[in-house]
Amino acid sequence: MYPIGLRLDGRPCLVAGGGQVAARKVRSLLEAGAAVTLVAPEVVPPLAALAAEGRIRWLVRQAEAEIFAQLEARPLLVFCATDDAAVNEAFGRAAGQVGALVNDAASPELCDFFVPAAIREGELLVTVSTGGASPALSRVLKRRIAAFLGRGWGEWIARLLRLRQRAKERLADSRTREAFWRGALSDRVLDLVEDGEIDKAEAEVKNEIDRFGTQS
Ligand SMILES: C[C@@]1(CC(=O)O)c2cc3[nH]c(cc4nc(cc5[nH]c(cc(n2)[C@H]1CCC(=O)O)[C@@](C)(CC(=O)O)[C@@H]5CCC(=O)O)C(CC(=O)O)=C4CCC(=O)O)c(CCC(=O)O)c3CC(=O)O
Ligand SMILES: NC(=O)C1=CN([C@@H]2O[C@H](COP(=O)(O)OP(=O)(O)OC[C@H]3O[C@@H](n4cnc5c(N)ncnc54)[C@H](O)[C@@H]3O)[C@@H](O)[C@H]2O)C=CC1
Repeated sequence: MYPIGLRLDGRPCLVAGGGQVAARKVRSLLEAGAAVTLVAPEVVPPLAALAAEGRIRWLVRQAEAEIFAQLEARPLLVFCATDDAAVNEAFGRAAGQVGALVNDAASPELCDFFVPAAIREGELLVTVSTGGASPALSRVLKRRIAAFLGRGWGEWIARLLRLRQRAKERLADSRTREAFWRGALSDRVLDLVEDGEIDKAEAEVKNEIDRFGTQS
């Protein structure tokens, strides 16, 4: 497995099937800003509501290979989440032929990619995957990791984005900055973040940047 962070804003993605599994995939695609088309003769109420609100496009029909010739934009990701393994397989094959990456909800061996369990807070994204071996374990490990991490990291990341700008302005080159950041995110600073003392943590790093800047 090769981990990447995909930007999906406005990118066309297609989901076949209208049950709970399709609904979970649709929800996470919308969170990532994808332009979602759903193909299913019938869907669960949350999906019908999303279609009624215009947040997804719902094609009320069976998932068939012909669809790919009729779409105005080629989908980047295709999720085959019907409860019919043969339909998923045929639809996934057709999706692959038009160059989409395929996820088959019921057949890990037919997937180009798996969806991991994800923890998000602001720009923080922590994911857990088991190579398809045990999605249930991915789910419970995600909960344990989330409890261990606690909250506040999203806000800290937003501060770090600004602090990195300051470091770029004041520290001469990339090697100096690398050395700086390896030391700057010390246990002391991370403990402050964990204790909710985010302003103190920020001040500490800011001072360190200025001190490091005058030395280098
Ligand atoms: C390969 C993969 C393909 C893909 O869907 O991307 C896949 C495949 C299958 N899932 C199945 C079952 C379940 N899936 C879940 C839950 C999740 N499944 C997700 C991902 C993945 N599932 C990919 C691999 C991820 C990895 O590498 O670990 C998560 C992480 C992400 C998401 O879907 O958003 C999400 C948790 C999200 C969260 O909570 O954060 C639960 C738990 C529950 O619902 O309580 C169960 C029941 C318990 C169990 O079986 O473990 C079955 C058997 C169906 C059957 O028995 O008929 C198959 C097919 C098979 O294995 O044959
Ligand atoms: N990857 C995952 O995370 C998980 C995968 N699964 C697998 O995913 C499959 C789907 O699970 P659920 O959503 O719970 O099923 P479900 O039975 O609730 O929904 C199936 C949906 O597929 C639609 N459908 C059936 N034939 C179709 C066709 N030819 N074209 C388009 N849509 C069609 C139905 O209208 C229905 O909306 C299960 O069969 C199971 O094997 C199950 C749990 C988790």
